[in-house]
Amino acid sequence: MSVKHRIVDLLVVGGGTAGIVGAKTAAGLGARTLLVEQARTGGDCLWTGCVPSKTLLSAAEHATPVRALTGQPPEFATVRERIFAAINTIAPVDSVAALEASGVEVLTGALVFRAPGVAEVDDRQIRFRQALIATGGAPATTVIPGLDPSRVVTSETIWDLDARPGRLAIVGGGPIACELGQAFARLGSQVTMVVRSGILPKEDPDAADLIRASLAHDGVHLRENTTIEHALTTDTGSMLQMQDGTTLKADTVLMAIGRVPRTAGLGLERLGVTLDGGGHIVTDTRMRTSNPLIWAAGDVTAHPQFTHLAGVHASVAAANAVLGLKRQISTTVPRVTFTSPEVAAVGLTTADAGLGHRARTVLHTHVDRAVTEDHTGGFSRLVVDRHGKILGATIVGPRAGESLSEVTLAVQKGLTTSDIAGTTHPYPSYSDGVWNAAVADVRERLASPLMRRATAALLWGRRRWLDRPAPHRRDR
Ligand SMILES: Cc1cc2nc3c(=O)[nH]c(=O)nc-3n(C[C@H](O)[C@H](O)[C@H](O)COP(=O)(O)OP(=O)(O)OC[C@H]3O[C@@H](n4cnc5c(N)ncnc54)[C@H](O)[C@@H]3O)c2cc1C
Ligand SMILES: NC(=O)c1ccc[n+]([C@@H]2O[C@H](COP(=O)([O-])OP(=O)(O)OC[C@H]3O[C@@H](n4cnc5c(N)ncnc54)[C@H](O)[C@@H]3O)[C@@H](O)[C@H]2O)c1
Repeated sequence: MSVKHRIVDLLVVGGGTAGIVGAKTAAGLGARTLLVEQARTGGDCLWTGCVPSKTLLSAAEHATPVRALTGQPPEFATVRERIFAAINTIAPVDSVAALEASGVEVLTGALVFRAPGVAEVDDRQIRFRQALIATGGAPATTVIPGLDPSRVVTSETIWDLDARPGRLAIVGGGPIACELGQAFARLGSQVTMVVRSGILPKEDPDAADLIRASLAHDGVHLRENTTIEHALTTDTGSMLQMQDGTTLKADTVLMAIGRVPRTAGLGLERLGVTLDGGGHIVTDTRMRTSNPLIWAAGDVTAHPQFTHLAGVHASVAAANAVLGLKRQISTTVPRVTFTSPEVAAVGLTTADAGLGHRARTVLHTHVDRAVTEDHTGGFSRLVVDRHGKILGATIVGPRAGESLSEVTLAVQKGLTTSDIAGTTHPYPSYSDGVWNAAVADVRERLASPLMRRATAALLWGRRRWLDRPAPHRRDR
């Protein structure tokens, strides 16, 4: 095996989004790059995360009017076929062949670090100058006494179900629970979400309220601020006993209570790589770990767990590693929960906003596109400072994720509401919500006593100019 005798410039561990982007970046810069993946390249996003969940949501959305007409949900087998088709369409981009075509050498197996500069995959030794750890994470689980494990699924195993669950209990209220809960309810399952907190605890409370209402409209039962204490499993399903004294019957229980990083067993202690209390790899803003020759990106770090972030951070890490650059990651992180309506957010929410910051909100009852499509139950909200600098945004509505990119750029570049207000937006579009929120902010600033005095002075001067006797007047 050629790998055994060569020192690689960058050893990439993990073939998910972070690993693939990091490896392609390094190879593109001319570095000798080896990627080791223990299972299949593509990672969580392709096989069990973004791609299947967004396809399921789309299938569920199309099912809603059909169910209203026929009273019947679509065949679950047809939904599954659609999911597999989407995965198969996207898979070639993340394949071993695509990596090799980009100049990356790929090895299959579980890697363990043996010493600085030395790793092993099965009985093969690898020598490396630097490494990028991109081993991702796995669904967190909790043991519920009395619950038969064969009735429990996670975001990794739910895609193996060959029949739609009749009664689906979901433990959790984050993006996974909300997205999959809404989708399965629309596909005909009886869904109950059991949430220790309120749903979507990281989002603007008004956004969470809209999703709460939307889930209820789709028939999802919400049990918030409680959890399952124990269960009794029989042939006909599980009886779940809640902390609040109520009970719930379920055929299948989906655990969606967060994710744990895959750092155990990698041998990171031999490299002097520091982990936080949750087992995540700690990085600096250049994506360097406590060992300056070891880099990390993606869900294995303590950064928010998104595919776009995994890719961007891996690209920064790989470029810094192989070229010795000092590129920093951005702190501007957009996120979208793909429920119906979508919840899209970046930067500060109203809950994070400090003194002197204010929120500018346009309800979508005032956005003409939302009116024409009869989807007015959303809003666009900007969080701004006293000078109109945009610090964050939350948008709830159809295609909110698309409208968010403009505000993400504004936050990243320190733009103000005047910049957005002065940019022509096409009519009628959902991005009118953001535009109108910016215009409202500019108008209010123009209405401040200082600005009023300034405009009054200009107006006075203009009048005097225009009222000068005609022969001396030269209009401007
Ligand atoms: C249901 C669901 C929906 C999601 N939807 C979205 C979404 O819409 N948008 C979004 O931005 N994010 C979404 N995410 C999150 C997104 O999937 C992850 O943030 C992203 O995939 C993380 O990529 P990664 O490369 O860090 O890790 P992973 O994709 O987990 O890749 C890590 C890889 O490392 C391999 N590996 C681990 N240990 C070793 C070892 N010792 N040796 C060799 N290989 C190893 C694993 O086999 C795996 O292939 C979703 C997640 C879930 C679960
Ligand atoms: N659209 C997207 O970008 C998207 C979609 C899905 C997942 N993801 C990523 O995947 C990660 C994991 O998502 P997630 O939804 O599993 O986790 P999460 O950490 O976002 O939410 C966990 C939820 O589970 C609840 N919870 C925890 N323990 C509980 C218990 N014992 N009983 C009842 N409720 C409990 C919490 O109160 C919280 O509401 C997220 O951080 C997210 O970044 C992203």
